[in-house]
Amino acid sequence: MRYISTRGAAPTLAFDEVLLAGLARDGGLYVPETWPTFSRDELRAMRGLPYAELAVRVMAPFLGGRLTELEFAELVREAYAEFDHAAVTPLVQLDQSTWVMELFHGPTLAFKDVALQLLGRLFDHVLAKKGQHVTIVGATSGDTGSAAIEACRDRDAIDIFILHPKGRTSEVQRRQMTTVLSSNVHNIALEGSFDDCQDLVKAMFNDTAFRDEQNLSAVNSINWARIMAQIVYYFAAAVQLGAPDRPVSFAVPTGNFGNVYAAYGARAMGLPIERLVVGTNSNDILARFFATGTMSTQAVTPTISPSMDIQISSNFERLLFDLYDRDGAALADCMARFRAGGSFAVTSEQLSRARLLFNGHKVDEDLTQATMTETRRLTGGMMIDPHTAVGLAAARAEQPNLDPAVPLVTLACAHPAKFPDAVERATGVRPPLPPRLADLYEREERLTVLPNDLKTVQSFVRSQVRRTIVRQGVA
Ligand SMILES: Cc1ncc(COP(=O)(O)O)c(C=O)c1O
Ligand SMILES: N[C@@H](CCOP(=O)(O)O)C(=O)O
Repeated sequence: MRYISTRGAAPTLAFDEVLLAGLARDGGLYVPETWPTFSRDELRAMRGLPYAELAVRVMAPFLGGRLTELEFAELVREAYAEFDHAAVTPLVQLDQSTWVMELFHGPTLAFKDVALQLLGRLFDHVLAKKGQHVTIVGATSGDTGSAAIEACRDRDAIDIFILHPKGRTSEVQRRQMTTVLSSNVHNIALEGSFDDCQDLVKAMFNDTAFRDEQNLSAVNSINWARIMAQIVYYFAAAVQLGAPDRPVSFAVPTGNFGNVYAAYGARAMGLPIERLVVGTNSNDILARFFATGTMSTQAVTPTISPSMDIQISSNFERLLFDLYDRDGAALADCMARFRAGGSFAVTSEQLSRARLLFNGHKVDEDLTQATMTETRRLTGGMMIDPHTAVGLAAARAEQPNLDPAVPLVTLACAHPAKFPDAVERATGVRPPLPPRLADLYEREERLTVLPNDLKTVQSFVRSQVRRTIVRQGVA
């Protein structure tokens, strides 16, 4: 198994190389050269497997022999032992054709743990073998940051810098990041939006001298290994609901397009996925794209689902690569136009192909709130977070177009306790933090506020990395 860049001008890489590389050197994202596939019998044989065993089976073809299956199985076993539910990503049925898949049973209460608990261990394993140190730079709108910090804290071979948009995450999300005082963890509150954070991360990768000097790595879903690990739970849900003998559809609250792209990957691997419903909040660039074929940025609006306050969905490039029939040069040209003018359009043929599988729905603030209220009422007490509410409302909007015999699974991407104010406003109940985070509000915080300026952020990284300079403590 080799990996190629969506822009066609970077070296092809093996799994361990792609894990450490993050963004490709031509600015593109890595994808598998070909998708491994499972036969119907192989899919049937996945039914009833414990999550960790299923995960090894689904991910093994992506390793290309760069880790032994035994080594990998041990890392996977350890990663999912950190989850507080035996099923890891359990399904809850809401009505005859609607399910919710709970992805928030990991240490930081969001779906990011599913991939990042494994990634932290993979980094450690591969870096120890190579005798290397990496500097991870990551952007977060709230959830990736804490999951990545939790997965990478106190690891000798890693320094991790997480940029979050100052004042635009929930307080719980911020504290989950900034109260980790490990010497290899560096929190930056950027004066800007999530898109600014993501732009700076990409700019650091695209500055080749800096990238090489720091040996940069990524924890965002630009890193292929994130997508690989997220593919697994689509298999877990689908085989449990009868795949391959019954198709399944998914509704995914979407921002950076990593989660729903993982579903697209699962389908490419043979899973019978009928429809992918993309739920967006008021930052509806993706819903507008699936309606019109034009991707066009607008100013970011802060919402009660802040993790999805995103305009530039980095993983969309991976889908576009296929819509451009894997023509890296044509895609690079499209991306350059997007960067320069803030918009691009696909052809009607490309849009029709995308719409065979995807549809998008915008869910505004009132509907998000009403969905949290209604879900609690209809289920007799179930609390959902605002992002899950966006997914569920989008699922409801799509349902009239769908066969009711096909299960529709909405991804519950975060625990309601991460967004207590929004949940309390909608339901009248303040969801308590689980015991492991019960003293979060009493813990000391450490972060550095920086302006949205590449050179300033780069100097900060240089000054803090433990292997080059004695750490000086940040106030
Ligand atoms: C709780 C939550 N829901 C949904 C999303 C959107 O997922 P993606 O960025 O993979 O589209 C995010 C952020 O990624 C998130 O943190
Ligand atoms: N919503 C995300 C944004 C980053 O997404 P990623 O999947 O590319 O890491 C967050 O919570 O940070």
